[in-house]
Amino acid sequence: MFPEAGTGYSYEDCMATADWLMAQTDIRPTVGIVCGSGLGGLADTLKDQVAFNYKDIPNFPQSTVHGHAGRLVFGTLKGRPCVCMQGRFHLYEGYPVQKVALPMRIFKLLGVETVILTNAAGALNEDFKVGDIMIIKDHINMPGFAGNNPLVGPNEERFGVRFPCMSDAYDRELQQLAMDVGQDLGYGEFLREGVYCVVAGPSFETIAESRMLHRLGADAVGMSTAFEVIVARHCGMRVFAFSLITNQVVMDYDSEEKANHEEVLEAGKQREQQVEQLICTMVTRIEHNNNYA
Ligand SMILES: O=P(O)(O)O[C@@H]1C[C@H](O)[C@@H](CO)O1
Ligand code: HPA
Repeated sequence: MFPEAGTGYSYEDCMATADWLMAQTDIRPTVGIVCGSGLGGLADTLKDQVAFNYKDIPNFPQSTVHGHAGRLVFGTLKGRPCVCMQGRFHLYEGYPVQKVALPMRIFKLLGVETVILTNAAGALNEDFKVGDIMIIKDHINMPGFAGNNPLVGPNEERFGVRFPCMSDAYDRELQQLAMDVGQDLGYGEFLREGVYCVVAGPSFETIAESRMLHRLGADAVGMSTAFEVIVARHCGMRVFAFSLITNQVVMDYDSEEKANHEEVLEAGKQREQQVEQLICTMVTRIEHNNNYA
């Protein structure tokens, strides 16, 4: 049912990728950023860039989705060394879930301590609007209930324990920092918090599915992030994530609305600057309050 469900990458495979990257650049990132659909512009704002196409990185998957450039960009944000994925991997591209989340282990081996993930998502919460930024406080891994968890398979103790806790997956201090930064930047009107539900995609949800996810407690639905979060937490990195609400999920049989990827990318474009500013300022403050790092 799932592509090569048991396929993982060994510690040595991950080390080989990290070593290859570290041999090409002197930048040693402490912050790792993953750009969601249509949100890759942040990578272009990094200074002192050293960038790699995914196709040139040993063991790395390729981006196949419009709006995901497929570049790993090293550089600095306000002087802080960062690495930024300009494009991520999704289950629906046909990758096994371990491969979808593999870059988190590479981040870890590069020295990353804090991971910031972004995504595009549809709003299930009727109070949310297109353009809202939802700080993720928790997730529901729908494919996980059917066994699609990136930690399935032999556990690699050098990364983490067999049964990692996920009740603290999303760092509360970083959520508060995002709220504070958002208020300071004047983003209070479109800053929300909520629960993100990942589905496998690529089809968008039916009305019945959307209603079910909403009743289960999800505020937004998307096709990524949770797998990366599980792997990042397993290997001890701190996680902050947010969704850009790019569409209102259709939950009414009378609605004429139809979800589509173009509106997702367009909504990303509209909020690009604020998203970049939020992350950039957060990164600066993480640096200032070393207790965050
Ligand atoms: O990579 P993200 O989660 O931002 O991408 C979302 C989910 C699908 O890949 C796509 C749907 O438009 O955007
Ligand atoms: O409505 C959606 N559903 C699933 N994934 C998404 N990514 C952006 N919008 C959506």
